[in-house]
Amino acid sequence: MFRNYSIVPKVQSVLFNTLRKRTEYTLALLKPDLCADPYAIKAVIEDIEKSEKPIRIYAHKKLYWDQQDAELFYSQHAGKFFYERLVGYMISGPFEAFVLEGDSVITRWRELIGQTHPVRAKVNPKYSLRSRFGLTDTRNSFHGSDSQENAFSEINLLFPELLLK
Ligand SMILES: Nc1ncnc2c1ncn2[C@@H]1O[C@H](COP(=O)(O)OP(=O)(O)OP(=O)(O)O)[C@@H](O)[C@H]1O
Repeated sequence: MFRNYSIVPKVQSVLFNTLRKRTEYTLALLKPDLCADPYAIKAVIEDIEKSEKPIRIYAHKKLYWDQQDAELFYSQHAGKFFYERLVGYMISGPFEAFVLEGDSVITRWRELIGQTHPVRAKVNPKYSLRSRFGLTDTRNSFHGSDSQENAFSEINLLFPELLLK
C-alpha cells in the first residue's frame, strides 16, 4: 500500500523556518569618552529601554582594554590612517560592553547610534546617540556590530562565557 508522505517535508520546512527565525543579538560598545560621564551612560540605557520595539540588555560588563585587546578587536582597520588613533582612544579608559537582544536589533542599534561621523550625525535631523554625544570622527562614542556573523564573533571575543551561536 502507498502512503502519501508529501505533507511531511512541508511541515518540516515550516518548522525549520520558524525555529531559524531566532532573536537577533548585537554587540554594543559605549566607548571610553562616553563612559567618563556616568550621566551619559544612564541616558543611553534609558534610550535603549524606551525603544519602541523592545531591546533587551542580555549581558553587560565593564572592560578596560590594553593595546593588544584593541588591536585584535579592530584588526580589520590595521593600516588605515586612523588606526593608531582608534587603538589609543579605545585604551584611554574603561568602557561598557552590552549584548543587546531583540528583533532586528543589529539594524535598530546602528540606527539609534547614527552615522559614524558625529558631524554628519549632527546635521541629520533624525535623533541619534552620536549626534548627541559623539565628539570627533574617531571619538564617536559608540560601536554596533554590522551583521549577525560579526556580532557573534565580537560577542564571543568579549563575552566568551555566554557561548552564544
Ligand atoms: N574616517 C575616519 N576617521 C577617524 N576615525 C574613524 C574613521 N572611520 C572610522 N573611524 C573610527 O573607527 C571605528 C570603526 O570604523 P567603522 O568603519 O567600522 O565604523 P562604524 O561601523 O560606524 O563604527 P563601529 O564599527 O565602531 O560601530 C569608528 O567607530 C571610528 O571610531
